[in-house]
Amino acid sequence: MTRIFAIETKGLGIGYQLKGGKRKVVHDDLNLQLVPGEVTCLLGLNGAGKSTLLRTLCGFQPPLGGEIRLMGKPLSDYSQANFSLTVGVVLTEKTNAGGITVYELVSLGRHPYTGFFGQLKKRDREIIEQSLEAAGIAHKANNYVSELSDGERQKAMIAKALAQQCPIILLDEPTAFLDVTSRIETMVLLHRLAVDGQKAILLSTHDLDLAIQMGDCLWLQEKGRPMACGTPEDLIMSGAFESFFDKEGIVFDPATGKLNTEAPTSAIGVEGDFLTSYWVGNALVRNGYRPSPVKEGQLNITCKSPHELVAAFPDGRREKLRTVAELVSLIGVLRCVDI
Ligand SMILES: Nc1ncnc2c1ncn2[C@@H]1O[C@H](COP(=O)(O)OP(=O)(O)OP(=O)(O)O)[C@@H](O)[C@H]1O
Repeated sequence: MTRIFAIETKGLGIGYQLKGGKRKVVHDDLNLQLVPGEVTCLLGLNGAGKSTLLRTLCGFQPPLGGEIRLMGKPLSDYSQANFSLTVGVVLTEKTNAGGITVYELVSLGRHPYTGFFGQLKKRDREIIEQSLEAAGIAHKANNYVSELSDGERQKAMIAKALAQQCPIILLDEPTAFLDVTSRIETMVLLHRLAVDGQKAILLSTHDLDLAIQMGDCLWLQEKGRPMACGTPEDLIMSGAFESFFDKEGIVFDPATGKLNTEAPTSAIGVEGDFLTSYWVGNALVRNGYRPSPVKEGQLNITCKSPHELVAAFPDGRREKLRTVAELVSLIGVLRCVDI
């Protein structure tokens, strides 16, 4: 049986038709599959083509070639009305909707059902209220959009897309401009909506940590290379991230999921209490060392608790440390010595 994807592209070319008949190809031969029930994060450096891809998938700009299917049907077969019933689009730009209330903004999501001048029926009002509730913005329903913070406005826009009741939601950088709490809240919300509503959610982001943590699937977009697609873990372990950041002189460390300017070469063994080991590893990476399994012939740190670390040197000496700060100064002292 052929599986129906929320979005499927075959040999898709994206880019721009320039004056004089020339074309600017941003990406070629994209064979992508967006799956219901998952949050897919589209990652790429500036200019990689994330917005171009999202705009092409929304039909806002024509593909240069290839095929786009939404729910198994070619995008070109969709009328504007049918498209609005299938895809909710949330763009980053501040909306022009400052002069209307959050309730009115979210009610715009019902227009594909009621028509622009259509009356909201009881069922529409119920759906608007449920959408406001699900997006965590019901308490601001009567506020003007201009009175909202960036995070609240983002939630209101998500509520509007929810009121549209589409199986697919596309978002352009939904976590841009948000503080760390709102970024996590937004991603948790999108993840819940994907799982509970079996929606296919695709969002572009520069937030590597959050994408690795919360994305069910990542699309790594890079000029001149096929898109690398998969779970964050499979992509990290297959080395896809290392080549992704390679050119920029930035190193991705698969052991920590973090970026750095140079790859740590010397290893220090870490074992013991999970939480302490994690943060000891964090301090080691920051100071240019690679946390590794303990082994003979290198400095090893046993983490008994956050206040009880034991440094075991290759020559058999042992030193007790009470804080990570003490460990960091020990490393500083030993930096010139071969540990
Ligand atoms: N209207 C246009 N005409 C021609 N080229 C364009 C046009 N808009 C964007 N581009 C080019 O297409 C490429 C991809 O741009 P795009 O905005 O899709 O990248 P992006 O990954 O979204 O970048 P960012 O992370 O900076 O938002 C860039 O080289 C850009 O200069």
